[in-house]
Amino acid sequence: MIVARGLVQTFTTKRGRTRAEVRAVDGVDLDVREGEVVGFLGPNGAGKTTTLRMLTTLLRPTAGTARVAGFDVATQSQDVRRSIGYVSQAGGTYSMARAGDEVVDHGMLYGLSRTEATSRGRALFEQLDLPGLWQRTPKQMSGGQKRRLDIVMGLVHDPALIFLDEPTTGLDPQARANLWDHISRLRSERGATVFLTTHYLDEADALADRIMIIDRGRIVASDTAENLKAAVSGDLVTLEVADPERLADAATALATIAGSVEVEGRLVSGRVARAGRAVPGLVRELDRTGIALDAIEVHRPTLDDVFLTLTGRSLRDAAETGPQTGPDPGPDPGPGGPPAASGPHATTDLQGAER
Ligand SMILES: Nc1ncnc2c1ncn2[C@@H]1O[C@H](COP(=O)(O)OP(=O)(O)OP(=O)(O)O)[C@@H](O)[C@H]1O
Repeated sequence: MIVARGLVQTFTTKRGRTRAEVRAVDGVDLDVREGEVVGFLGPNGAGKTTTLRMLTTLLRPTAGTARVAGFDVATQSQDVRRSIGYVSQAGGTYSMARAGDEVVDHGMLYGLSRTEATSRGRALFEQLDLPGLWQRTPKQMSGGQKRRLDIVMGLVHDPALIFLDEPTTGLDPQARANLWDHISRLRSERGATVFLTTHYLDEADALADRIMIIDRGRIVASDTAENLKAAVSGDLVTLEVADPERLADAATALATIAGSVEVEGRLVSGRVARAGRAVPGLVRELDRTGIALDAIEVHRPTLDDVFLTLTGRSLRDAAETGPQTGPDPGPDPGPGGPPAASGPHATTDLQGAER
């Protein structure tokens, strides 16, 4: 569904009289299969949105190539646009029209007849839990409802591939959980391929089949959350040893399954790949050699542990050390000339999107 090789995006920024080049995306390769839900995770400023804007044809790559839904982003941008749905970070900016009319207009921009757009829109309102809101103006909706309306806009022309840029930013926990549910169903019920960016670890963990981590414009990891955690850091196993005399023996036993072992007070700890499989054997061995424990704890690693191991920085702090930026040089003219039509939505509508 998505194949990108060596994608690069540089921006020239000005500070006073000095011009500087920001390499926002620095040689990104991507392969996304049909039906996959990929979480594109990285700190603020890592290059997520810039990558997404290149894949959705809103920004011409400085270098590299990408095929999206079978079409080249640089030379077949209109075909790419027709094949994808895009829900931008900012969400839609709506007119005063009723939500249902907005959706129908939006579908018609993509070439649907009024009847088709209405029936698809109505079905999506049901699927995304917006029943009864067809006649309401977006202004009268909650944040979560508006975000789901953005997704309806992104889906009305029935794309097989949908890009969601930080879909739950700004939502309260309940609205986030609700939206996660809907995003999961995009794949299970519609078979859609979903590419979503997020800087929430739990969001990537909960939704994505595969996680790609981007940092300073480069992909630093790509795998399932489970494999990333197992391969990079492993589970943290901590033994509380009853008899301090046996600490060294406990450390030796743990070292048979852990990479390195630390002893602090009566605690012996080490990282173990897939502790669920290895710990029962360790417990049997401790028992056999008469080493009594007061407690044993297994902590599963988080994606933040993965990021920390890969980059030496915590995902939460990484934003502060991301690429330096200056003033925005203005929108890129884009690959396909001016938009074919301008729609009521500056952001959810690709054809009228920021160019
Ligand atoms: N038009 C632009 N002009 C100059 N610099 C830019 C421009 N757009 C993005 N950048 C810079 O490129 C880098 C990557 O930005 P990008 O928006 O892609 O990051 P991101 O991972 O999506 O971050 P966030 O999570 O905050 O949305 C940042 O340092 C950003 O300031």
